[in-house]
Amino acid sequence: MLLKILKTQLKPYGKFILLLVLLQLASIFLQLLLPALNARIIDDGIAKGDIELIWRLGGGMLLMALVQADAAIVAIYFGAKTAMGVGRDLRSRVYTTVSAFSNQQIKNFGAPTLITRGTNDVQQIQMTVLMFLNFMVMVPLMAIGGIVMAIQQDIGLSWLVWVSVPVLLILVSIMMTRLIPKFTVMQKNLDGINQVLREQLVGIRVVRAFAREAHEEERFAEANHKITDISVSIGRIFILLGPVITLILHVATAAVLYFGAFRVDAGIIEVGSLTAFLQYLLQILTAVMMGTFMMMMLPRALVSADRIGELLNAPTQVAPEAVAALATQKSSADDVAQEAQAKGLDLVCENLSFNYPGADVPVLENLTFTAPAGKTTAIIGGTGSGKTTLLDVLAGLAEPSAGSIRYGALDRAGVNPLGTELVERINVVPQKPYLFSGTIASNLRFADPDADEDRLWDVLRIAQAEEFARNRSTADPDAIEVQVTGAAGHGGGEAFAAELSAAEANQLPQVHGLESTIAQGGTDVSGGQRQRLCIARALVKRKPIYFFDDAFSALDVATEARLRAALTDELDGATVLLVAQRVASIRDADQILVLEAGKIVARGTHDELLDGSPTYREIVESQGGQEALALCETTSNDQTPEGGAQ
Ligand SMILES: Nc1ncnc2c1ncn2[C@@H]1O[C@H](COP(=O)(O)OP(=O)(O)OP(=O)(O)O)[C@@H](O)[C@H]1O
Repeated sequence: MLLKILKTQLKPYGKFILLLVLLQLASIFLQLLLPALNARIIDDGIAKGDIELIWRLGGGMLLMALVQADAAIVAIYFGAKTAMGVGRDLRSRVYTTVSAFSNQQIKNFGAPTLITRGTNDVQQIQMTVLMFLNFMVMVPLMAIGGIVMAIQQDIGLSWLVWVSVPVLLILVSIMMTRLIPKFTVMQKNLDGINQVLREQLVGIRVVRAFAREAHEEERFAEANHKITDISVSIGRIFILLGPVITLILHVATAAVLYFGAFRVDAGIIEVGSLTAFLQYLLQILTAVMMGTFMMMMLPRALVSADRIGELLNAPTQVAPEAVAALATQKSSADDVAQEAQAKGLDLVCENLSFNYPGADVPVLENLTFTAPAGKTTAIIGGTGSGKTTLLDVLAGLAEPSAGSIRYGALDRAGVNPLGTELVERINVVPQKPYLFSGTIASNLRFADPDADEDRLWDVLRIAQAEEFARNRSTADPDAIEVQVTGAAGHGGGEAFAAELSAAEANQLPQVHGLESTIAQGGTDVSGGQRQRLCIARALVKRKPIYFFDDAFSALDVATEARLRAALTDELDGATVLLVAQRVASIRDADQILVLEAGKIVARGTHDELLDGSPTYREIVESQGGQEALALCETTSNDQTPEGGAQ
């Protein structure tokens, strides 16, 4: 897999690699000549008192050393540029591939491993490429060239090369075979600790609420120990390497001097040749050592390449490269595209079923209904009855197992879920409201980057979030960045906000209203405010169909009533699907579908269902009965617009 990935990723850097190889060839050629010239200085210059030869050869050596160093530096520059480029390209390839995954695939892999693979695993490959580019030419040429040059100096000592090199190579092989499985475990443990940390940080409030800190610390300690243990066992193998190599180098040096001394004594070789032989042997062993380091990177890169390959080869619903294009292209067929501009569209489901992968029992079974344009269709049912799943399937976030869905003239069967056809038609307010780090305006413009300020205030007014937005002030992110980094702000100050205390942040210049900031996930606003901002976001761009998945659950009765009244005007003519737990939220719907274990067990208006559906009556009773509903109505009518909770 590593080779396959590298073949693709290195292609654009062919020119750099060619230059790098040429420079390394020049550098190694010069490096191999230096000991031979040194030998001549000793044997022909010093031994024979030829000062002129010493100056000439010495000057030549100095020049060659300078050229060799320059060539080596420029080669390293090209190597680094290529390796960093490969890392950048591979990261973005992983990103585009993951963007083309279905929701289910993302859930199956899991966020922690997707993050590790897109960062740490890519980093391993990047480092390996860097190492290989720097040493792939140098190691074999230096080793082979060194052997040839050493034999030229004295063939009688060459047995020392044949002994020391295989000893090093055998050691490398033993270490490699031990390291590969350990690196696989290491990357898995990295996923594991990421998962534990992520879960604990996201669920920190729950952990504290249930005083489970000790238990979570234990879980973290266990994951931490696992990664420490495997790192230590990898370290143990690595730690052997240094002393073993040093020992071999020193023993080889001692052996060359010992056996060489006899040969000099016997007049077989001269002192200069012995010195050159020693230098070549050290060059050979250095090359083998560099090769060892290079090979050490390989096991981890192989494991990382397999993990990245698993992502890159996963079947996606659409070619990853086409995702960005799909997300911007408009519906092609004119009549269908025009229809997306309609005020409302009949949403027709026939015999719709859905199974989660691996589950035997269908979560939705044989659902047939029409949500007509201009009407509100409500869906009510116990927890786990399939309401969210139904909206996910209708919104194109999950593939139906059977049945058909039509949005006006558009048939779901011919639609790419990552394309714009459904996005152009459907606005969704999800059950779990999510905001991005940025400002109120940037979050609202997520729906439509061209929306003007008047439109943003309009939707905030409808979503009952105007007062909250007008009164909101936060520290200017540019000023935060200057305060924390000391450098001019570039608009990324939200990232540094956590480093300031509340008092420090209050002292800084403030931004207000639409420009006030929002933290990642919307964690610095209340649940109800977050929900209202998400509703406002869904309203920014008018579309024919609206899904509200339990979208009013965090609002008090009076605010919800005002919001629904404002929505009635705004969504006039649109198709509305409303999932709710509270009967009070759906009582006025034109049609209510009662869902039980994935099946529609009753349908009709509130009054019809009260008469005809025991399940619906049971739900009403469980929420306090008709009296409670009447009380809700009175409360919401009595509240003045200023009375809503912020
Ligand atoms: N990703 C998933 N994989 C497998 N099963 C799932 C998945 N998500 C939900 N389910 C199961 O599907 C069923 C329906 O879940 P769904 O979230 O649609 O119910 P719901 O009616 O919206 O519930 P609630 O009112 O609590 O939000 C449940 O039994 C749930 O356990």
